[in-house]
Amino acid sequence: MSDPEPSRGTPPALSILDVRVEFGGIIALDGATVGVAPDQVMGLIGPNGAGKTTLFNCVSRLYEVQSGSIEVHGTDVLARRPDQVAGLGVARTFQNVGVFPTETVLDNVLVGAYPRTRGGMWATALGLPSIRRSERTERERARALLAELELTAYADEVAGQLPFGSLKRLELARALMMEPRLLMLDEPANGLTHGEVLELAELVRGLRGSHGFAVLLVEHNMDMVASLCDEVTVLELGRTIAVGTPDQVRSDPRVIEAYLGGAE
Ligand SMILES: Nc1ncnc2c1ncn2[C@@H]1O[C@H](COP(=O)(O)OP(=O)(O)OP(=O)(O)O)[C@@H](O)[C@H]1O
Repeated sequence: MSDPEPSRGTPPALSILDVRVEFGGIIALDGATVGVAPDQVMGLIGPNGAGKTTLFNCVSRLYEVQSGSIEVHGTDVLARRPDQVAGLGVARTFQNVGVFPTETVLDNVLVGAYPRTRGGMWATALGLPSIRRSERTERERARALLAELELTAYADEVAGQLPFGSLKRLELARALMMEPRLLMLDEPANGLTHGEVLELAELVRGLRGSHGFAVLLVEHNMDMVASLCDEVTVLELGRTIAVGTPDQVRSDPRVIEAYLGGAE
């Protein structure tokens, strides 16, 4: 089991402790606890409505947390604004693919560089040399990522033309432009064929090796979870009910009861 305590040695990539979130009368998270060690791939599973996406939105600071704590690499996320979270090295993809369909694939990847660029709108508008230089560098990085994700052939095509599996890789490329130390993936296997799921799992594993980030993966697809995750945290009704390897949680009676509704 991973250690969510930030006090010993290298702090975890992500430490979510006892988080509670309420929307009106609905309790979405009720003491959720998740720890992701540096370089670890942690799965986050649970039945529909368990609170997985809500947890992502808390880390991104899109939702307010009523109580509990969230730290990324030892830094208190809840003390930051949403626009400061990327600066902590956090990148995410969304459940529904969110690309700009009429922009080119390359430009879609470059959007991921935005939180990193300095100088602001005026420096960009004035075309200062430092900005031109940094734009050139970002373009080179974007092209390198497209090559790594086997999207070079599509670089100058509009993103809306891409096959679905390629769109998923485009989202990944854009997230990697942010040079994340923690990558949060929200149901990346959704809509992919079995073969594409295994390919994507292998791709993410390879990228983790070459770029060195931790992953928090929300996923219903158990092939993806089993082939990618070092460990899995299980949520039920906003609470953490189990943590362990994919095999351990799969055979945990509480998980079977909650997640599979006792069907297995
Ligand atoms: N913005 C919101 N306003 C009100 N209720 C919300 C909001 N977001 C989530 N909820 C509620 O919080 C609970 C947790 O939802 P959440 O989407 O986080 O679950 P999930 O585990 O991601 O589900 P799924 O697997 O279906 O995506 C649900 O009861 C949901 O209806």
